[in-house]
Amino acid sequence: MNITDTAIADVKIIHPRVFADARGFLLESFSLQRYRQALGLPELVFVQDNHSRSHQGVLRGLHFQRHQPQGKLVQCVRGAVFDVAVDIRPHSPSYGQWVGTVLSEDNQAQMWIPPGLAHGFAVLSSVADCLYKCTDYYHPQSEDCLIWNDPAIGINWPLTRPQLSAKDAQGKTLAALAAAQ
Ligand SMILES: Cc1cn([C@H]2C[C@H](O)[C@@H](COP(=O)(O)OP(=O)(O)O[C@H]3O[C@@H](C)C(=O)[C@@H](O)[C@H]3O)O2)c(=O)[nH]c1=O
Repeated sequence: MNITDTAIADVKIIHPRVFADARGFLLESFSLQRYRQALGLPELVFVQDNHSRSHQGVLRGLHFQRHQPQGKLVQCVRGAVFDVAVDIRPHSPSYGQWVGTVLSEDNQAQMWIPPGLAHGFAVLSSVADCLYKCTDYYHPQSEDCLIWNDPAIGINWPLTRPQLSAKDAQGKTLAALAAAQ
């Protein structure tokens, strides 16, 4: 497996080793010992796996939980998405920065997003199935949403008029989130 650094020091792009043969392929999408070592996180544990399906033009995010912050290992096993992490940790040197990458059934890449960041993705294909592992449980009471198009962050999304959930359309700017802390 191959791990690439990003502009946010602890956000990583992972390319699992793919074993292809005449039947198709096999890859290990997660292995506790190996991912702990590769990410330099000896305590890493995932307690919940999510699967979401979305249609072209959908944008989910940018989500985080104030309590029980979730680290996420995200992959797209059908179609393609533009996956984004935003550093909203107040004391981080990369506060306010974002990283984005295409995760797709073709590139088989994964993005590791540590706890405390906001996460979202936009769907590039007609349908996209995303699977992601979470280091903590869903905690809707403390869930919050950074608005996808906050000009102070300036994410270069590959779409201009996404389909959002009602909740995500009410997302807050980074400044509003900071003021609420
Ligand atoms: C996230 C989540 C949702 N749900 C339920 C609540 C709701 O009825 C339905 C849809 O929830 P949402 O609209 O919040 O789903 P969605 O907008 O896909 O939320 C997800 O977005 C991506 C970007 C993330 O990073 C995830 O952590 C999560 O926040 O599923 C769970 O039961 N467990 C979960 O872990």
